[in-house]
Amino acid sequence: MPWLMQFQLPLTAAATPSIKRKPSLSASSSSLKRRATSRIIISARSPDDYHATLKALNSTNRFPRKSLGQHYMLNSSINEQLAGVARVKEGDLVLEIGPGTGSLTNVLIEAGATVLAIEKDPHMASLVKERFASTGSLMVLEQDFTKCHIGSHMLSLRESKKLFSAETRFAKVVSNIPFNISKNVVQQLLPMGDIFSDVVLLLQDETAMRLVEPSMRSSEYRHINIFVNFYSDPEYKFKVPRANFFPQPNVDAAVVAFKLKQPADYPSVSSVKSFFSMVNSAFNGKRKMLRKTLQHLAASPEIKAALDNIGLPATSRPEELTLDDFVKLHNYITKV
Ligand SMILES: C[S@@+](CC[C@H](N)C(=O)[O-])C[C@H]1O[C@@H](n2cnc3c(N)ncnc32)[C@H](O)[C@@H]1O
Repeated sequence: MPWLMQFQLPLTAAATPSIKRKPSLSASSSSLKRRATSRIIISARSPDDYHATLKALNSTNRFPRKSLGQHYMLNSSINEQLAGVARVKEGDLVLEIGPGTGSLTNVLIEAGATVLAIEKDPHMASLVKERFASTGSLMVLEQDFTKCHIGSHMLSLRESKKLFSAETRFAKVVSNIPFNISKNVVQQLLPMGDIFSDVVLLLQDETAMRLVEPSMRSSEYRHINIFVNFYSDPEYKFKVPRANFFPQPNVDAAVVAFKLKQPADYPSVSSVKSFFSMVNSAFNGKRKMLRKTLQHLAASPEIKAALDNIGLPATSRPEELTLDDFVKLHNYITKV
């Protein structure tokens, strides 16, 4: 039995023209069959993405690849909310990582944006290129985002589209990314406040919570939290249940908006490189006291004096320090 035929549609979708006539792929393994029996819940407002996505997937004749994190969005109202969170408007330049079948791309282009899409899967890259060929609003790079020089691509696109007004000077990122490259995406994009103003991502819910709202003094509080808050103001927007994706992942997702700081607004440190090197060393010995882990930077009494200066006990461990505390600690130690 073709695998798409095995979906059970909820009432809202069942009323729309059935996809049962369209499927052309066939299941080849029991694991595919098991995944295909997932139940899809979509909102009544989203028949278009549901059908467009499944039809597009059928046309590529390929089953979504787990290694590429291919969990496609079936709910157009979530795509609209993603664009809405980034306030995408006419004239914007938007980077989309992993356009897939183009359901989010469609919303971005409809909102009036020019989109640069980076897609690793050559089949999906051709599909999305073809889908929007007539609009002139989409440029697709068939590349692995983790290996591409996104800054230079954005600058040359901004140059060619002559987007220099105060309104369009900063580009935006709006993407439903594969969960397995989340860390790389965050690490590459957040320090690019000279290019992007907003980075709005659909992430695994657990990752979203860890990045935005980790509890201090917990194992969730890490080096990456200092990094995220150094370069941006992050906000957890809303949870997206797993049933909105095809194939359904084993986890829920969430939308996070990172408002990027411009370089002039980064916390004042003498050297960003040495600051993060210190933060790294501190969290490498997470359970150890800072006066031990930072000994390669300053002698123990100096670290104790620095901690005292910022009102912290000599026994402090990294999970007890805020971004501001780390900035003060770094500046004190490097000044000595
Ligand atoms: C979670 S799917 C999202 C697809 C589409 N945006 C949607 O919302 O339905 C992730 C997409 O990213 C692509 N992808 C996976 N790894 C990638 C990488 N390293 N660089 C660029 N694209 C990648 C996949 O092929 C897939 O199209």
